Amino acid sequence: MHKIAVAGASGRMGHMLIEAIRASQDCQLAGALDIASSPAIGNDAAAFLGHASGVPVTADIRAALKNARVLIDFTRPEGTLAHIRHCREMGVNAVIGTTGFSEDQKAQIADSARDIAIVMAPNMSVGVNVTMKLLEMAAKALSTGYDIEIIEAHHRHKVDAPSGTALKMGEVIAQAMGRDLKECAVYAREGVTGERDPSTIGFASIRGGDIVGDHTVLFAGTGERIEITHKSASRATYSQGSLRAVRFLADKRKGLFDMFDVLNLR
Ligand SMILES: NC(=O)C1=CN([C@@H]2O[C@H](COP(=O)(O)OP(=O)(O)OC[C@H]3O[C@@H](n4cnc5c(N)ncnc54)[C@H](OP(=O)(O)O)[C@@H]3O)[C@@H](O)[C@H]2O)C=CC1
Ligand SMILES: O=C(O)C1=N[C@H](C(=O)O)C[C@H](O)C1
Repeated sequence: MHKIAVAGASGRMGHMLIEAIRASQDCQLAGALDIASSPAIGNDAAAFLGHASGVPVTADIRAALKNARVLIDFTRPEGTLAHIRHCREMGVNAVIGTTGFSEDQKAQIADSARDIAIVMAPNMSVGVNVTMKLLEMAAKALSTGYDIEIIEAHHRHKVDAPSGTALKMGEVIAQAMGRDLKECAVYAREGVTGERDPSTIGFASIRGGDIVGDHTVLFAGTGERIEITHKSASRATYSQGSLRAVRFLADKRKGLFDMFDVLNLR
C-alpha cells in the first residue's frame, strides 16, 4: 500500500487527489497538510466527500509526514520548498505538481533530490506529456520558416503566468531547435513592437471562468499553419498522473525525475 500525505489538502488539486486516493486499490491517505489559516484545519480530510478518512487536516508538516512514504504537493513555490526540506530530513519521497518556481527554487529542489526521490512536473496528465513529444518532433521538422507562439488558457483563480506547462513546452521546443528559451522567449507585446524576430518563441496567457487548462502551440509558416492543442476537461488526469508518479517512486531512494521518466517517454 502506498502511504501518501497530501499538501494543499483543501485546494482544487488537494481535493482531486484525496478523492483519487480513496478510489484507488493500492493507495492510502496517511496525512493531510494545509496552511494554518485554512478553514479546513482540524476537519477530516475527506469530509468534503461526505466520508471519514480518519486523517485530520493539519498545519503541522511533521505530523502530516509521520506515517507517509511520499508527499504529493500542489501548493505554492514557497510552501513546496518548506515541505521538501522536511521531506528530506524525514526521508519521505515527493511528487511536486506546483508551478511558478524561480531558477533558484528549482535548484533547491534538485539539491534535495540528492537525499530523497522526487518526481516534479508542471503537468501530470498523460495527454500533455505525449503532446510534449509531438512538439519535439514538430519543432525539429519545422525549425526554419515557422514562427512559434504558445497560447495557454486557465481559470480565473490561477496565480502564475505563463503556465508551467506552457513554459515546459517552450523549453522542449527550444531544445529541439538548439535555442535557449531564456534568450528567445517573448512574454508580452504592447505598442510599437517592430516586426517579429523569427528566432523568438512567443507566449500568450488567457485567464477566465473555470477553464481547467488549454495549451496550443502554433507553428505559423507562409501559406500554412499548424496548431497542436491539448485541452483538459477535468483535473482527474492530473491526480491520476500523480498516483502513477507515486507508484514509480516506490522503489526509488533518491534522484530527480519527471513525467517523461514515469511514462517512459524519454
Ligand atoms: N502539475 C500539474 O499537473 C498541475 C499543477 N497545478 C499547480 O498546482 C498548484 C496548486 O493548484 P490548485 O490546486 O489549483 O490551487 P489552490 O489554490 O486551489 O490550492 C493550493 C493549496 O495550497 C495552499 N497554500 C497556499 N499557499 C500556500 C503556502 N504558502 N504554503 C502551503 N500551502 C499553501 C492553499 O491553501 P488556501 O486555499 O487556504 O490558500 C490550498 O490548499 C499551482 O501551482 C498549479 O499551477 C495545478 C494543476 C495541475
Ligand atoms: O493552475 C492550474 O490549474 C494548472 N496549472 C498547471 C500549469 O501551470 O501548467 C497545469 C495545468 O495546466 C493546470
